[in-house]
Amino acid sequence: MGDLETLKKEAALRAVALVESGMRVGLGTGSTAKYAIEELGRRLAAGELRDIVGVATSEASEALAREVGVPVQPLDPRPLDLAIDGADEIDPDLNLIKGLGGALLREKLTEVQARRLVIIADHTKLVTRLGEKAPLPVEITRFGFLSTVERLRALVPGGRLRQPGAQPYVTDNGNYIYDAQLPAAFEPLELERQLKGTLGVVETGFFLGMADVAFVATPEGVREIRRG
Ligand SMILES: O=C[C@H](O)[C@H](O)[C@H](O)COP(=O)(O)O
Repeated sequence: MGDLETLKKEAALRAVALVESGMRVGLGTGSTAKYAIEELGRRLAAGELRDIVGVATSEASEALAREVGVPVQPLDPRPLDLAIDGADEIDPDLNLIKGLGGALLREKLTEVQARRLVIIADHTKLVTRLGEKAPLPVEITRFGFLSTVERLRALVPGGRLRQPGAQPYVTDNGNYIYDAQLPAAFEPLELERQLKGTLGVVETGFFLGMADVAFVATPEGVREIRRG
């Protein structure tokens, strides 16, 4: 396992240690959340946990959860005790960019219902301002996407439709993603408001004021960052 993979797993184990029997747990998406789902499965199999219900934030996480023996139920209006997920960027106030793995809409729908959102990451995800390293993924409808991209370019000039091959990337919800390059200076809440008010935009990868704690693994150990 490469160094970063070891760190991601360390962060994931710290988060799963917070899970108690009987909890309803939001299952994140991505290469870090994968370790958390596997650890949940291991602890259930070992009898260290019981009666856990997972609510998955992507088809991939649902498939993994079933594979490792974590029971999964669809999202319903009941609160989740805890949600555990990775992030693409984490700023000093625990505001996040998420969605490079394309799961931002289901993640936000699920995690907004969590009593505690626990973020797990390696130290490369820490930034001093959002947009420093990663683009902001914006999920947009397929219908009229070229027009939506034009509107988004007028708002955030840098950016492009996510297109890994000949065809655009398609989310679990059948939508496309526009990856916006954020400017050096902007006000996240105001930009979120403008993006959400743009016709054709379904959701953005800004997770502002949602995370309660982050376990960030560094070569010197796991840092616990709490929202102030
Ligand atoms: O859509 C994907 C999610 O927001 C992930 O949580 C995020 O991309 C981080 O993924 P990873 O742990 O693979 O870096």
